[in-house]
Amino acid sequence: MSDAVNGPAIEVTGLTKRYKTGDTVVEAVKGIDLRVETGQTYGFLGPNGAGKSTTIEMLCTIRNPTSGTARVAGYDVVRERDQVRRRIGLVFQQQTLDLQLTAEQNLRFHAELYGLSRADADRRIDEVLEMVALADRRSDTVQKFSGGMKRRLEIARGLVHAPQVLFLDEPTIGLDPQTRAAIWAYLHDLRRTTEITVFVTTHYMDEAEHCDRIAIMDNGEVVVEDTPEALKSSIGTDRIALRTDDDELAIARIRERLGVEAGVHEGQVTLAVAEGAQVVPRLFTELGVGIRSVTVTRPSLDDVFLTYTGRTIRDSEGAGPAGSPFAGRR
Ligand SMILES: Nc1ncnc2c1ncn2[C@@H]1O[C@H](COP(=O)(O)OP(=O)(O)OP(=O)(O)O)[C@@H](O)[C@H]1O
Repeated sequence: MSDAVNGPAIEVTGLTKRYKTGDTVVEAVKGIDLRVETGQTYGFLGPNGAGKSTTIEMLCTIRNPTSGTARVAGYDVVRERDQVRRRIGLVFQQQTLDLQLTAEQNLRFHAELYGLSRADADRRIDEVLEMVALADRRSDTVQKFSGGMKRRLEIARGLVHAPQVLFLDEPTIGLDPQTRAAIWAYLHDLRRTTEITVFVTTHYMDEAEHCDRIAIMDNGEVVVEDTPEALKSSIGTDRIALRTDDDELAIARIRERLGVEAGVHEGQVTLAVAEGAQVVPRLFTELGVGIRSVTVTRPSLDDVFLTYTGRTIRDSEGAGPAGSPFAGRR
């Protein structure tokens, strides 16, 4: 699709989903607002049952919202469902490749579903196989592929019809660290070479670091949304640890000159400050004490997740949406 998105790639206002089971009503998504700019890689995190899958399914037109609106690639997910579907790519957790077919046949089948001409399909299949480094395996049946290769092929398939927005639900779950790194390298290439917007859920905090912005969802609400750096800064302080020639004097000077209380912890003078990188030069010029080493530790995204949800992300491993895309669940 060559028509560019004017405005945000994803715009969500007051999006709500209530499930009714007998007399019980579960409000899985409670009136959330989101805005994802074109070209961004956007991380969507949250513990099990937070409402991530339900949200992503509404954005992909697989489920209808109870209320609120969502526009994807400029189109309304309810009123202009087909327009949205043509412009999005989906890579969900479940393996949906046909194992009996070759890599190329899997892609060609998908290209036909999306109505690509033979020539466009040929060109796109070459491009996406190249992108995920499977060009030399195009004629092998998928059942011979490793888990990582299958996942790469799923991503390639999600890209065959040149979507404007790619939805990835836990794209690297269960893969080894090397393959995870390789998949993120492909996603970075994609970001560098195209205008594609990537909306990704992940349980891996190191992967969330790759995102331009992150939303953390808990209990049906978006509890915080910002860049990874800003989120880390928002929860507090850096920790500086020093090895010095005179700890007592160093602590006294830190109190005097920086107005900060320091202490000795595990053999090092430690102090907490808002911006460690800005304080380190002052330690060298103002302490008048020999400094043998300095380390600055920033809060991690794990700390961010814990702060905003009260859980570690590892406590919240879990399954995502079941079935094939567009299976018509409402
Ligand atoms: N089809 C359904 N019928 C009834 N309740 C549902 C349905 N699907 C999800 N829920 C409930 O809605 C809430 C949000 O579920 P959802 O699957 O969207 O969360 P999630 O953040 O994707 O979790 P996970 O990480 O486990 O996939 C949960 O309380 C869940 O039990």
